[in-house]
Amino acid sequence: MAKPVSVEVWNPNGKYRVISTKPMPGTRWINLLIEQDCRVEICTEKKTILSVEDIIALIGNKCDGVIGQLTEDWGDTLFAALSRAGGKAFSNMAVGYNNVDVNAANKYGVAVGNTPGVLTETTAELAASLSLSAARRIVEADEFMRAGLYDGWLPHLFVGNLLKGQTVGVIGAGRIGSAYARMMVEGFKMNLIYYDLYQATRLEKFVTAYGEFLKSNGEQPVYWKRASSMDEVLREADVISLHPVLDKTTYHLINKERLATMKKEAILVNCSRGPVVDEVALVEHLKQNPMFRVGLDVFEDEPFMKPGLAEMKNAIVVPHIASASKWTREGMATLAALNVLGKIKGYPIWGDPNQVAPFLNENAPPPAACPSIVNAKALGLPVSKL
Ligand SMILES: NC(=O)c1ccc[n+]([C@@H]2O[C@H](COP(=O)([O-])OP(=O)(O)OC[C@H]3O[C@@H](n4cnc5c(N)ncnc54)[C@H](O)[C@@H]3O)[C@@H](O)[C@H]2O)c1
Ligand SMILES: O=C(O)[C@H](O)CO
Repeated sequence: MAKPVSVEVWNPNGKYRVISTKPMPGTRWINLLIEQDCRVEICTEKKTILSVEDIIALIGNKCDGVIGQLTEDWGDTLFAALSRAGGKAFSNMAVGYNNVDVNAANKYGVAVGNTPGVLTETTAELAASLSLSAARRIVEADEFMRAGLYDGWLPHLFVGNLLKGQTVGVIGAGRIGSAYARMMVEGFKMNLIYYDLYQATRLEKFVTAYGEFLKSNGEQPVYWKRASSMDEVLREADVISLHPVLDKTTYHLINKERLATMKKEAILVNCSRGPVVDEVALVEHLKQNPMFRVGLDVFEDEPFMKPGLAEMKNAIVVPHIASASKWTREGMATLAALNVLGKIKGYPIWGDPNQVAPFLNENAPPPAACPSIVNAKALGLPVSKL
């Protein structure tokens, strides 16, 4: 028998039982569920990552929907348990859903939600922060200062890279990759080279217009190029940021061979998913190339780092915080709750998961729709006409 899991209960007499596997920021998401007759149970277990058994115990015999986290393994076992309990809705509190077996969810008729859009700028800002911190060696310099080693200005002290006029490379120019590209191009007057399976037309138009603006101002314009291969980006860019989804095609996209094709003084940033980079190969590359720098928000075996990474002065490492701004995290909680609520209430699916602003307006009730259900088509769910 699974061990009981501690929960905090809101609106005990609510008709629909909705579980959140973690406390989430803000209260709007709780209020929205309560207003629609949900009993909300929030898991308060101290352990950070819940096991499949913990979640089965949470689901119990009657559960209408679950809001879960990217650290959980949502496969056949959990979707079967949810389905047995009468549940038809699950939402990750994340845009990435590589922890979810969508085919298994389809098999049990469970809708799978995610939280796009609300975290685009926040995540891009962290990628930009890591790019700057790596270029200007901010973490190393901070450690040096705190260690009491600063004894006066020197011409060679912590010399880094100037971004202006260099080339930023983006792999995966979707929502976040494009937002990051715009920040780096506009903020630092960098040229852009990108690789994606699809053309990023709006991004191209933005860089063209900005280049024309700079030219009309008598300044050096900026340029863009859509690369025909990822290797072209790796060879040509000075700063490369990874923003693809994690799937079979992007696992170990950056490996030993590809690292070797990058410039010796390049900067690599990863705010997508850890396994996009072969971390063992990366540690070796950092050892062999002290001028090569990385900024990492995500790791191959989270929460662990591969041996040697923590000792590398040319690596900046932060604990998967790219979407961690208050507004974004509260918004993610709201979108995840509304995905689950919408499915329970039989609402249609919002027409454009990139335009989620109406769900985030605290001064108006949210639309009667599920903001983003990734398997809507497979389940034949209707799309909102709103
Ligand atoms: N570190 C964090 O906290 C954090 C926060 C948000 C998102 N993420 C990650 O970022 C990912 C991207 O989020 P998004 O909202 O920009 O998604 P998105 O779907 O808008 O963008 C992903 C892009 O990757 C491209 N792509 C897919 N396969 C590719 C390949 N083999 N080569 C090159 N490009 C490929 C797609 O065409 C798409 O344009 C998420 O799936 C998630 O894993 C991480
Ligand atoms: O995919 C996501 O949304 C992140 O990794 C957490 O914000």
